This record gives sequence, structure tokens and C-alpha cells, in this order.
Amino acid sequence: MSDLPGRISLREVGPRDGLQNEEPVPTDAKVELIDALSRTGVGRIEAVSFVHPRAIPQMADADEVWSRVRRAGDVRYSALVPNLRGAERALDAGFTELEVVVSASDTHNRKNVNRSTEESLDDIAKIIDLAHGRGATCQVIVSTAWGCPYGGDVPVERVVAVASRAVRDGADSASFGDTTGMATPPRVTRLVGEFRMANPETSLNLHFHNTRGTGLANVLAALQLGVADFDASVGGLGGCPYAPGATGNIASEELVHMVEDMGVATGVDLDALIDVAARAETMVGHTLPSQVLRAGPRSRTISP
Ligand SMILES: CC(C)(COP(=O)([O-])OP(=O)([O-])OC[C@H]1O[C@@H](n2cnc3c(N)ncnc32)[C@H](O)[C@@H]1OP(=O)([O-])[O-])[C@@H](O)C(=O)NCCC(=O)NCCSC(=O)C[C@@](C)(O)CC(=O)[O-]
Repeated sequence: MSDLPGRISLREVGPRDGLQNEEPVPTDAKVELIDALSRTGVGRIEAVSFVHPRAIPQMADADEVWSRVRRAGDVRYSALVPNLRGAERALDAGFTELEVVVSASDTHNRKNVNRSTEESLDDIAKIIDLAHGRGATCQVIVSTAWGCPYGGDVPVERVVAVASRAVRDGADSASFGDTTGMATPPRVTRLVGEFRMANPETSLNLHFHNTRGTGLANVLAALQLGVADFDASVGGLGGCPYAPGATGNIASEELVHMVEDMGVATGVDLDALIDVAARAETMVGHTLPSQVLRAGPRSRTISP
């Protein structure tokens, strides 16, 4: 296919977004998962979040996990933070890439981080300054970008305004989260287009959940617009604890499998990634949704 990016950057979010929505797994298993992912060719891993342990007990051991990870020189690791305190913790732990989350939907933001969207945006300006002052980057992730589980559609203008405010305040890049899988290709096209009109210089990541089966279709729509930065989680682990019915992210191995066959490089060893997905399934103790984990890649045939 023509006019697609020659290469995408995949940020693996299974250890954070994935595991936050599973029964807590032991610290050893988290470290093993991140280390195994570090050997697959994935260039970026969202390793942990620094949130209140009462809100997300699954991330209570973030400091210990991060201190034990064998950091690979060719992998960039990041941490998600919800507020200033989380940012301080992440920087103290040595992270140099932060992601700060805010929901375009006020209701979701209050459920998620106990603040209005405007209050979070005020905090984000301080978090960006703090990160930059300590030599780190800070991406703003706008959740509920294509809809809120509590309030339905969120106007595109509102989503762009929230992201643009953080960009004006110095965010190094932006990401749109489809928290509960409400995006469809035309909605992706519209939001990406409007965001770029307002912020032509800002690099953009997209974070899709497959809750309604449109995850890879949304990726294709975004690729056709030249977007080359996607989140995905190994095996399709994941969800959002503050979004009833949310299911996992698009599966990393499904993303790699599809785009590589379209001539878009990822740098990822697909067989190695599938092996990690199988291991992740054992860790969480239930079947993960990834179809490529079940069926194998199209290049893997069976004897007649
Ligand atoms: C944001 C808070 C902390 C507000 O929680 P709060 O209760 O409003 O916090 P507070 O500021 O009032 O402080 C109360 C106490 O908590 C402490 N505290 C304050 N902050 C922290 C922190 N970061 N880590 C540890 N402790 C913290 C603080 O120090 C204080 O301690 P005390 O003085 O009473 O002893 C809480 O609501 C929270 O942790 N929420 C996190 C929710 C979350 O992690 N959601 C999932 C991630 S978002 C997501 O998955 C979506 C995404 C990114 O994937 C994209 C998409 O799909 O859309």
C-alpha cells in the first residue's frame, strides 16, 4: 500500500495499562514481563504508573518493579502519572519520560483522578515544568478522546482544546486514548485532522482499545493519515478500572502482524512477541484476547 509510513513506533503498554486491570500479579512476574518485552525489539515500554495504591493496588510496587528491571540500552521506558505527586515519584525513581493523563470528559476525569479536567490541566502545566526542570520529557495523554463511558460522545472541539492547552503549556507530545473503544475510522480521521490543524508541530501517539472490535481498523485509518506512533499491549492485556466494560488495548502482536504485512516496519520480532504473550497469559491465569496469539502469524503454517 502506498502513502503509509515506512515505519511505526510501538509503545508497549501491557506492563502498565494491561496489568492495572488484572488481579495483582507478583512483582517478580512484572519484572519478568518487562525484561522479556525488552528483548523483542519493541522500542518503547510503558513500565509502571505512580498512582495512589488505594486507587490502583496493582501498581503499588512500581518503585520496586522499576528498580529491578534490566534496562536495555535500545529501549525507552516511561511511567504514567496522574498528578504532581506521581510525577515527583516517577522522577525520583529515575524516569526521564513521563506521561500525564487527563480525561476530556469531566465526569471521567473526576472518577479517574478526583479532579475536574480544568484542575488537572492546571496541575499538568506544573508537572511539565517539573519534568523539564529535571531533564525529563512529558507527554499529555487525553483519555475519553472518542467518548466517555458515563457521558457518551465528547465533542471533538473539547478534546482538541484539552490537548492544545497542555501543548501550549509545554507538553512534548500528545496522545489520544480511546478509553472504552468508541472510536471508528471516520472519527479517528476527524480528531487527528482537527488536532493537527491546531498543533501542526506536535507529534501524536494513538492509544486504542479493542472494546468494540474497531482497534485495528482505527490504526489503518490513522496510518493513512501518516500517524506512526501507537500504543498496544502484549496479548491484548488491559482495560481501565474507571471505565465499566472496558477491555484490553489492541494486541501488540496483532498490530505488528498486520502492519508488517503492509510493508510498515516495526523492528519487532513477532515470534518473540507471541512467546511473551503466551507467558503473559500464564501470568494472569486466563485467556487473552489476541487472535494472533491463538492462530499464530500467517507465515506459520501447519503440516497438511
Ligand atoms: C490521582 C489520585 C492520586 C488522586 O487521589 P486523591 O485522593 O484526590 O489525592 P490527594 O491529592 O487528595 O492526596 C491524598 C493522599 O494521597 C497521596 N497521593 C496523592 N497522589 C499520589 C500518588 N500519585 N501516589 C501516591 N500517593 C499519592 C497524597 O500524598 C495524600 O497522602 P496523605 O497526605 O493523605 O498521606 C488518585 O485518584 C489516583 O491515583 N488515581 C489514579 C487512577 C488511575 O491510575 N487510572 C488508570 C490510569 S489512566 C488510564 O489507564 C487511561 C489511559 C492512560 O490508558 C488512556 C486511555 O485508555 O484512555
